[in-house]
Amino acid sequence: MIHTSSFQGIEKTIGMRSQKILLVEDEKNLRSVLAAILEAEGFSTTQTESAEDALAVMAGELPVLVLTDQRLPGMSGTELLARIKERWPRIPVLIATAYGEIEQAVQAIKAGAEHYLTKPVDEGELVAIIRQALSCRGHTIPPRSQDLPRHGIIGESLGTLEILEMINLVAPAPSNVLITGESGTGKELVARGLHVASPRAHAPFLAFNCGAIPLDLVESEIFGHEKGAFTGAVRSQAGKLEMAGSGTLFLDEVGDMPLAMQVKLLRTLQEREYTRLGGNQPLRFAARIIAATHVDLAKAVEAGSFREDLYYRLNVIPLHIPPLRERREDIAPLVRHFLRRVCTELGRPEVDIATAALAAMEAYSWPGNIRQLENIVERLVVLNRGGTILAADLPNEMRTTETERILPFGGAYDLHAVEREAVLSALNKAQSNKSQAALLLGISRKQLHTRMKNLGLVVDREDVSGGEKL
Ligand SMILES: Nc1ncnc2c1ncn2[C@@H]1O[C@H](COP(=O)(O)OP(=O)(O)OP(=O)(O)O)[C@@H](O)[C@H]1O
Repeated sequence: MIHTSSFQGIEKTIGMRSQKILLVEDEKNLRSVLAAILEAEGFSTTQTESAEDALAVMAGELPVLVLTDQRLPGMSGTELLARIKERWPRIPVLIATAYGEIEQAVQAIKAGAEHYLTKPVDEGELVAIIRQALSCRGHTIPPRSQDLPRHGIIGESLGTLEILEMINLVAPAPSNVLITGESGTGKELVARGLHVASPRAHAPFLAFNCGAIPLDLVESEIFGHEKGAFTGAVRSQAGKLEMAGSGTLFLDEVGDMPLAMQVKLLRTLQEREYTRLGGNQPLRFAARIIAATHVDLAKAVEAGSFREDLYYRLNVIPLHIPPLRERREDIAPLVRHFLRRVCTELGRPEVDIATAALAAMEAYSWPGNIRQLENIVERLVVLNRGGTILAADLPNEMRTTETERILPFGGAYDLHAVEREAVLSALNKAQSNKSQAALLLGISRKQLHTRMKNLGLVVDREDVSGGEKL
């Protein structure tokens, strides 16, 4: 069976659909996942379940690249490779083999495959290999999502690029948006991006945090109040809904809004009309409502603490921001961005970061997400003296073995390899002088020795207090 597909949203954004990749994979789910990844990158795909179908497709229309599974129901991936290379030697072929089938991968490379991928296929790796294979052959690569306006949103992960694409797609519409994500993931930043990219950009963006505020105050802040509405209301005051005009009202922590206020907000959204606290004059409003929450609103609905009807009113367009630990590729660019920003703000010369320190940050779980990362980078810069942040400068929790345990991506991110590389590079720079290498890594000489032993870099017994050279 032959399937073709395209990702409508992305297509609209990127407006380019010329580079066709042929996917040969008999597992339906995996095929869809691979297709989605490639389409998010701006390619289009033709998918077949067997090598025989793939050859039939190629007889009609040639793809720019073929990605095939090794194990297929009839003809194998390597056989398909041979047939393709016979007839179309210039078309790059990538073969995906199961973990542990390295022998077959080697054979495939010998038979002319551009590259092999081991399953489970790592997204970043897949995209990088494909882009590389195509650019080597002089193909124009589809523009990447980074070309979209960034609105101050740093990051290269698929999760971040998808958010940028969503902002681009959703901004022009008047629809309500519900942004979900853990605390510190950038919900407000995304809301501001939606505002700036919208035709409302010339009007105000007003943010209001609904968390832990008593009913009267929430009501007065959002709807405004008339003079004498409550003790201390000495004059009439417009609310945020009015002040936002034709701009955007961002309701943060909407899950914490008191139930009585939820009823009023629902009515307001339905009727596009409200009254100030203590007033009876109906007022219309034009602002777009973007709400955000770190709690699972669907669960709050089940638990009875959030109104279901309001949930659906707000959640016209859901936009979920994944936690930082699920988009680790963003950590390095974010660290570098905040390093530059903090140094500029403090008027200090640029501060660098050692590979081992960055690796530890990339492996850490970041429960406080980007806000936590931002604060830590600031602290590291303020306390830094040598011009380079070393692993030893990091907070303890980032240097524990805990970070190794939580490593994601089924081994796609290999801390062991990163650490080994960092240790070897330091030893190289220090010309095998362990005291100096330890200094470069920001750890003690004894710690270096232990690490080297764990990494299999030391075979013989060694006196850690003695001889300097390896
Ligand atoms: N992708 C990003 N690139 C650059 N800065 C970011 C990014 N995401 C978040 N930030 C920064 O991290 C900090 C926290 O972001 P923000 O306040 O938008 O998070 P939030 O999800 O709204 O947090 P909360 O749920 O606690 O209100 C801000 O200083 C913001 O500018």
